[in-house]
Amino acid sequence: MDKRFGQRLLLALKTDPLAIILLALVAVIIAMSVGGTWFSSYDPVQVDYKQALLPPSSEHWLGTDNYGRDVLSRLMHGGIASLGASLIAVSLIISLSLAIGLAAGYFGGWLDMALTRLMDVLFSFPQLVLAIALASLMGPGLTSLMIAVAAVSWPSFARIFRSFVLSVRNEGYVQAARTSGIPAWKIITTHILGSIAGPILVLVTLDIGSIILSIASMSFLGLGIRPPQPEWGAMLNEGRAYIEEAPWLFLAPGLTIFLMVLGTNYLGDTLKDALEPRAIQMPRLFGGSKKRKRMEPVVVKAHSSKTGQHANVCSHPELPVTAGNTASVLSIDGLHVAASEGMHGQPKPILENIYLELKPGECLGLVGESGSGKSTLAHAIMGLLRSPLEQTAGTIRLMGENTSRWEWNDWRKVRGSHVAYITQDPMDSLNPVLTIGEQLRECLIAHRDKDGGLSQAEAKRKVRELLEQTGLPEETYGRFPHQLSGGMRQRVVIAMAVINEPQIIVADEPTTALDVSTQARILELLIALRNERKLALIFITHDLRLVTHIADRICVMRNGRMIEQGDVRSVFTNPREAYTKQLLESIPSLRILSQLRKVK
Ligand SMILES: Nc1ncnc2c1ncn2[C@@H]1O[C@H](COP(=O)(O)OP(=O)(O)OP(=O)(O)O)[C@@H](O)[C@H]1O
Repeated sequence: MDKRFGQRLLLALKTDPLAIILLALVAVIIAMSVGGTWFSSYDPVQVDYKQALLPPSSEHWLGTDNYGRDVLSRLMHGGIASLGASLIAVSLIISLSLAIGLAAGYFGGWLDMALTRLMDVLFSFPQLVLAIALASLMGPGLTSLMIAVAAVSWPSFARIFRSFVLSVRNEGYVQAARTSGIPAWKIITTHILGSIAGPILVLVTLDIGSIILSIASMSFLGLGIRPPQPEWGAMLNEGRAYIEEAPWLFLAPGLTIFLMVLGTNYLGDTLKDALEPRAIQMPRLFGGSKKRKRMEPVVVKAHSSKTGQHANVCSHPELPVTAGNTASVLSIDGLHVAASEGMHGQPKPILENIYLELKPGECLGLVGESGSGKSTLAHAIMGLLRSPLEQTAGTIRLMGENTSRWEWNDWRKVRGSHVAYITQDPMDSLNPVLTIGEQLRECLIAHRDKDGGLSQAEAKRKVRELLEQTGLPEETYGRFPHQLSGGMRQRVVIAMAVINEPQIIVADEPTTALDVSTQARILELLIALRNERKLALIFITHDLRLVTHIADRICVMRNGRMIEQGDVRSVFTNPREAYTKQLLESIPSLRILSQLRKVK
């Protein structure tokens, strides 16, 4: 969980009044249950037949039951039993399922197989029926009820925890810890548990409601606490006989259980939103979608000495001013991106005053040292900036359209069909459990509406053609990503990027992870596709030598600014900035010269 989780949770609560109301109700119910002995002036078990079945009044706010006991007082004391039992049951379930899920997921092999089979066996029984059978065997009472609920509920949690562990077990940092000789228990408790703590918290909050419900249901059946001690499920059972005569006996515990379950579920959902910042921007029950504020380019008034008139021009200090060119497929004017630092902190600038134009079929090489903002620029172009990063000024136009006001759905239609993104690590883009053919077909079909849709056979044919065009053997179609080499995976990702014939491709260091000969072949493929399909390409790289092979223009970035931009030959032969000179000097000069001879 990152530091901003608390802020996002506050933001999610602020924009969702229903979440605040439910949080307040849950807090009141918990406070009244915990402080029952202090708040209530009636003994919850003291029988007084003279007071039997009194309706709600100022003396007995929720009336009395058939033994003359105050219902509110019983509800508060019963809360301790219901919530306490649910909390203990949840703790038992989480401890057991976490231990089993972690062991099965991390160690794998026969241990995983044995534990998974055990879970499968338990899954084959209906949970509640099994819990009732277990509780009946152990005899009525809260302890047996908690054990029975925990014994049947752990497999579903363990299975989810196991899948969490599987998803992080092969991450680079876990592999690195393993190869450094760190003991398994430490890797599990720090690296693995640390990265899955957020989802676990959400899962617990989401499921505590169903545990409260299970405990109440079993108490309702008479398997829980012994009378006359109060408990919500048991109270519901007692009130059932008087449902017409004294409905408050049934309604009071029923509504309390309902509110607790609804409240914890809804809060679990809010927690999930806070952990996944993207979801906060989606419309919620009352919040509605937050319209982004319109962002205008940074412009200054320029004075023409010839005409004596003022004109609006871009305020970029170093680069030539680019007039709005309708032919450009991408045009960026005075883009600023900042990272918000806490609630009251000053935003930290990440990109400043970025100006860029890209024409159809043109290739722009974006170079710069690590941390200069290349990937952030790529994300801004793709509409993928996520909190805490935010576009604070300027405009980005794709095919002449200002993207500043686009919502998630607008982006969805454009990404993949008009502008595509190639990541450095192909596994970031490939689903490990789907075959290459399925994934390519999915991309193809995602952007075809029903009328103009492709038949399965057509889609298959098109995918096979593209695989051939990108130099991949036919059998790649039915293979899974792990069955391919790094270079083959990158070819698949390139095929995925071009499958819907986009106008622009943003390739973020697509060859960095590959060996030199594979790098060369991937570059050849990109060049061929670019020439054939008149693709505009933004090629991001650290490697200046690669740029000379593919780019028409080069743009040098440093500390979030574009410090130099021009055609490849002039930047390489006559760099203006000292930093560009330094970058060039770091390449063996003979190689540059030989490569420059090849530049068009
Ligand atoms: N989510 C974030 N929150 C705060 N700062 C961020 C975030 N993402 C990136 N930055 C900062 O933005 C700057 C630019 O990062 P970016 O990843 O764009 O650089 P880059 O040029 O692509 O680097 P590299 O070549 O190493 O991938 C860095 O200083 C980085 O710390």
